[in-house]
Amino acid sequence: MISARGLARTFTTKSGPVEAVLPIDFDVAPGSIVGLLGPNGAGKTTTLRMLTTLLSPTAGQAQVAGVDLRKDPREVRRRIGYVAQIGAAPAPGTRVGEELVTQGRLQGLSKTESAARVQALLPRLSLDGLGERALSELSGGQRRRFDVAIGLVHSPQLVFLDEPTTGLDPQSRANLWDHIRSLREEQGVTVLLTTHYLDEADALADRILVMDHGRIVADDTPDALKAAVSGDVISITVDGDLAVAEQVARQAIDVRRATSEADVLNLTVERGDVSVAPLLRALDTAGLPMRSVTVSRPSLDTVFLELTGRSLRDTDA
Ligand SMILES: Nc1ncnc2c1ncn2[C@@H]1O[C@H](COP(=O)(O)OP(=O)(O)OP(=O)(O)O)[C@@H](O)[C@H]1O
Repeated sequence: MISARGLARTFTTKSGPVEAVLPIDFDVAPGSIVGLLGPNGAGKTTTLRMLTTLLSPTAGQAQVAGVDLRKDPREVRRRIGYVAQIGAAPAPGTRVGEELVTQGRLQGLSKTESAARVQALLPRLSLDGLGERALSELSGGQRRRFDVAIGLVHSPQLVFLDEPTTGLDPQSRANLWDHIRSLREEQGVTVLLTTHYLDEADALADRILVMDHGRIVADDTPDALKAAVSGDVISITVDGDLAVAEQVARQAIDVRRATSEADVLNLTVERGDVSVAPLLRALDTAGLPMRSVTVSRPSLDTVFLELTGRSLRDTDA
């Protein structure tokens, strides 16, 4: 459904070039849900905007929904749906149903076709009964589902969702996840979504592309990504120098990998439960009392940490 080769985008700014996306290669199979996961500024939105024809690549090429991105961007637009990060502010008084019908007409549907499509779409996204409601009166979750409906009004087989659940409460997020899954299950729609939520990528995606600094640093199933990182991560804060603490840790226990960010030292070890006690003793003896310690099982955050040396959660914060 998507095949990108050497796709790249550099922005020219006053302070010099910004290489937002370095040449990337990836494929998305029809009927799959693929998550593009990465911290702020990783290049996710830029990638999506290139694939949806909103931004021209500075290098490379892509086939999107069977069409060459550079040769026929208009046809690409006809075949895809795109839900941007935050829906545009509606004109005062704009009504849900009326706006959806208008968007369908802008996508080339006749008035009757568009109205029929909107009638079918509203219940699918739990928006039934809200056709006459003003957009400004929708809740956050309803508004986001409305944004998704806009992307689906012309029945595309490929949909791009940019951070679909950012800003939603947990219940609305879970509800939108169900809707995204049903797009694939009931209609075979292929979905490429960006997110910086690990749980979202884990819950929704068949495959995850991890992006960092404009590169794809991993491309696999959530399970395979987690399986690739065996062991536990012990994260500690100490009263004292982290570099010294790392040396002490390496002497006391078998450390596979150590990374530090701000005042936290992350140690990847075979068994966290077995290593914590000797680590504590060694740090005490060295005059570096531990202020806090957490032991975590491999998660996608661990994967990200292993791949980039930084924690996704901390990067977001
Ligand atoms: N129009 C632009 N001009 C200059 N630099 C830009 C432009 N758009 C994006 N960038 C830069 O390109 C890099 C990638 O940005 P992008 O928006 O693609 O990241 P992202 O992964 O989507 O992040 P977020 O999760 O915050 O949306 C960033 O360094 C950003 O500042």
